[in-house]
Amino acid sequence: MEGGVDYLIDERKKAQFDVEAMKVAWAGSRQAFELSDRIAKLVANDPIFEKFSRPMLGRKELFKNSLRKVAHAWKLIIDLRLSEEEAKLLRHYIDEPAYTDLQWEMFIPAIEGQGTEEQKRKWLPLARKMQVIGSYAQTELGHGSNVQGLETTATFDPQTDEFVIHSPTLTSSKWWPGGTAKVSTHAIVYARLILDGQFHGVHGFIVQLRNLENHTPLPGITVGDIGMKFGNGAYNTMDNGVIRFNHVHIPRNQMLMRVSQVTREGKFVQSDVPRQLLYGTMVYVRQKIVADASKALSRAVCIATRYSAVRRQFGSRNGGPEIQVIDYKTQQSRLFPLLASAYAFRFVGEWLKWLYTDVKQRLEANDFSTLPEAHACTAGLKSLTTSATADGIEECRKLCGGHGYLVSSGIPELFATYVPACTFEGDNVVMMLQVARFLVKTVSELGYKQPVGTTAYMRRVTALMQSNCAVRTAEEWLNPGVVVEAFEARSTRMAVACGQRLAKFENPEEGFAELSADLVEASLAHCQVIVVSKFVEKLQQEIPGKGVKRLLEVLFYVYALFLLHKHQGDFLATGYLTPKQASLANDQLRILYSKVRPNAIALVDSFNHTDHLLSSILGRYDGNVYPKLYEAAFNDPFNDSDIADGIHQYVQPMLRQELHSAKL
Ligand SMILES: CCCCCCCCCCCCC/C=C/C(=O)SCCNC(=O)CCNC(=O)[C@H](O)C(C)(C)COP(=O)(O)OP(=O)(O)OC[C@H]1O[C@@H](n2cnc3c(N)ncnc32)[C@H](O)[C@@H]1OP(=O)(O)O
Ligand SMILES: Cc1cc2nc3c(=O)[nH]c(=O)nc-3n(C[C@H](O)[C@H](O)[C@H](O)COP(=O)(O)OP(=O)(O)OC[C@H]3O[C@@H](n4cnc5c(N)ncnc54)[C@H](O)[C@@H]3O)c2cc1C
Repeated sequence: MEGGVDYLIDERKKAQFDVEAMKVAWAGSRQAFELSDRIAKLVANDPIFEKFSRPMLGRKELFKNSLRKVAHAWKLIIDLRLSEEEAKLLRHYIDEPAYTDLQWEMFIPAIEGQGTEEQKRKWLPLARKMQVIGSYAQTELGHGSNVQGLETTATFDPQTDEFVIHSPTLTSSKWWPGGTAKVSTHAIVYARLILDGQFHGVHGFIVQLRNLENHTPLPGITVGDIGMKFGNGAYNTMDNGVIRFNHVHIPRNQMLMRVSQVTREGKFVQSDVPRQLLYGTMVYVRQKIVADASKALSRAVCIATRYSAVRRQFGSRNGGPEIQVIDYKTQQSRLFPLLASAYAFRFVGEWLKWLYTDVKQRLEANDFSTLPEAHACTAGLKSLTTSATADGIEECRKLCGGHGYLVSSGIPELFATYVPACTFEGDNVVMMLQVARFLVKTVSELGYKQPVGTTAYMRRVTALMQSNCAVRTAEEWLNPGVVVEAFEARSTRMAVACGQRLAKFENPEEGFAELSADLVEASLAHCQVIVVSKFVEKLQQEIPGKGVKRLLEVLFYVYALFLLHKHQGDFLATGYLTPKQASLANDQLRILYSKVRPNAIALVDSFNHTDHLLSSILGRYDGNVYPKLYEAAFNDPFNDSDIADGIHQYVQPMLRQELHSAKL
């Protein structure tokens, strides 16, 4: 048998649930499914959006091709009158980082969240029609995580009623802003506000970078690209930039003034809006990143699962076929938790989107009460989901053996494009330390203040600290209440233990720094409570379709019991579980894997990924792997000729022992 076509047909027949209904459950609703299915096919059928050759292109070609795709997409948006939601899906399915990500996900949201009504009236229509193209210039060569440490200055000049934007040091050069090196005409520049020699915190300013007629940088602005990034193709379609400002003047009304204002006289006015709203764009994007994690992880899992069903190694009996590698328990124990994680992240992403929408509405009505919770959730879940997704993509590469390392597997580029999500929009450790601050505060207030939102479970602190798990058989682990309580008890105990140890330090900041590694672990435990609980909440909803809910329940237990197994040190050390109970959870996990096995292909089909999106020979829907791998090898431009450039010059002289006279 040459390819794997027959294997996947047989696999699809094994499904014990309604795949079409699962597609709807994954998408969130029938309408969402139909919408994304339509846009996915629109992109897949358009040759301009071809991306298989991307890793082979040089940087300049890659970038120009990316500009062409964006222009074509914009034309489609106008010609087909696509809605904003459809346009976002279009960008997702084109699957190429580009300056438009910054325009729509950072520049516009920054103005929406931090601009005054007047500023929104002026800038938003221009940006939404792409008459100005904006980026988000916060990070500098010397500081990224420490926003208060930024060095760029915005000094008010009362004579001219302008701010003077200046980069006083090399390390104050803006460094990283996407879309900036070659494209954006404007940027939101974060800078230290200086009024009459006094520092008034870091604020955002709309700064024009380029002449709108001929695209040249404006006087006083030095701008360029920061250089090639990790991997071929991948994030190199984006022009991440460096900018240096030499006393650039901008009108006073280009400081984003919802949070604080500077008057004509140069007086600083702090409104009732908390200063943290200046960080609001990051909260928005972190929420988007969480929603995006399931998309990236599900792609890698889809590739690895299909290929694992096609690939056979060892165990042939009487000349029959060898074993499909997906039938090895080791393969299942690495792959199925990732499959379950994709579903878990999908549902927590959906919930976080709801939370963010709620917070946004409150903020618009000047209700800031839920902002700390939203910040802790977005920061923590951004960290948890991106770390797990990046690790998961790499695990999927290994699950595909040698072929996973080929660019044509689709995994290397996916990994290279995805992995910076662990760093941008807040380094994952720095983000977990923000959750830790929130947890420490929650725990220290437990005696007199009822925790709310995602920490509400800590109201039962006494019970969670004192009672122990009652599980006696592997079967008893199949109870959502039992599972969630185990996670809540472990998280509460870790947070309280950190609190008690912190209390021994005279200086709380010193204590926080000393215990920061433990605090990060406690924060992860808390974030896992959120993911596990939101999965359970999803299961409590009506989920139509034969067998769909049952399969999702199986995936829930796989996700939760896998985490319990992985972190059993915590569960045992906090004393909530006995070694016997942890071992029973592991026994149950093996049983669950055998329940996933016949449904594995149907579960990844339910993601509804097109072959275009996957861009993977190993993950092809038809499973026709080997002939296509062979064909792709000989389609590689490197195989255009049997004699590669340089052979006659450098190899032949060696073979002929003539290297001494060769021209090297
Ligand atoms: C492949 C994935 C695709 C994704 C899909 C779509 C998305 C499109 C993506 C677009 C492309 C993205 C490209 C990337 C862009 C960027 O990276 S932009 C730059 C991002 N930079 C950062 O994230 C910097 C990280 N640093 C910070 O956020 C902060 O500086 C800090 C670490 C939080 C510390 O700030 P500091 O001012 O020092 O504050 P503290 O003193 O620690 O805290 C003060 C109080 O403020 C609270 N707080 C902090 N942040 C927020 C917030 N965002 N919202 C609300 N509240 C906040 C903090 O908890 C403190 O509270 P109290 O303890 O109560 O005082
Ligand atoms: C692909 C990509 C695109 C980007 N796009 C943009 C953009 O459009 N606009 C923009 O403004 N920025 C952008 N950035 C920058 C990005 O936001 C920062 O790189 C990020 O916030 C991390 O900051 P840093 O580089 O200063 O890391 P650092 O903070 O220097 O991190 C280095 C190490 O120090 C550790 N560390 C730092 N602080 C602490 C602490 N307090 N406690 C413990 N450990 C700590 C970190 O965990 C990490 O291990 C982009 C970055 C990338 C990679």
